[in-house]
Amino acid sequence: MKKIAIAADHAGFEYKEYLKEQLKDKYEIQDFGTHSLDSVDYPDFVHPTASSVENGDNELGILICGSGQGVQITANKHQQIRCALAWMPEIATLSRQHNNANMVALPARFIAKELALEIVEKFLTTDFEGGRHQNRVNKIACS
Ligand SMILES: O=C(CO)[C@H](O)[C@H](O)[C@H](O)COP(=O)(O)O
Repeated sequence: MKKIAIAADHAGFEYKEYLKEQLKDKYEIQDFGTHSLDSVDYPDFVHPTASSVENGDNELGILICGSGQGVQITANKHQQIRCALAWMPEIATLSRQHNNANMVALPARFIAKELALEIVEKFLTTDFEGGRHQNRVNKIACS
């Protein structure tokens, strides 16, 4: 079973719980919090989640906040993370095919839960195409 990581702040908490319920039979899911609607700071949850993808404990990761921006910006501070902000399934598909994204960020305050699930399903089931895209992905990292 593919191992995936998930985390959210208070704005994404309910979406996280919904996605976990929908995905639990197909994936082994490690939940990094938050665990309630109480206001929290998203970096406290994103850094450990991104680290778990970076170190190989989890293959892919899902992050959720109000706009998706805060969690995406934070995750992309990690050298080995390519986190894509996705608001429609086609963006998630392209982020895997062309960018080999290993995390996806969702804007809970701007999309319905059902659409979030569609986006995540595309993200988790689409493969990287490699080829010309591999050359470009190789050039993303800076030291
Ligand atoms: O970090 C964000 C925006 O970049 C997220 O959308 C947060 O969920 C949002 O900022 C939380 O806002 P709140 O007013 O503290 O609920």
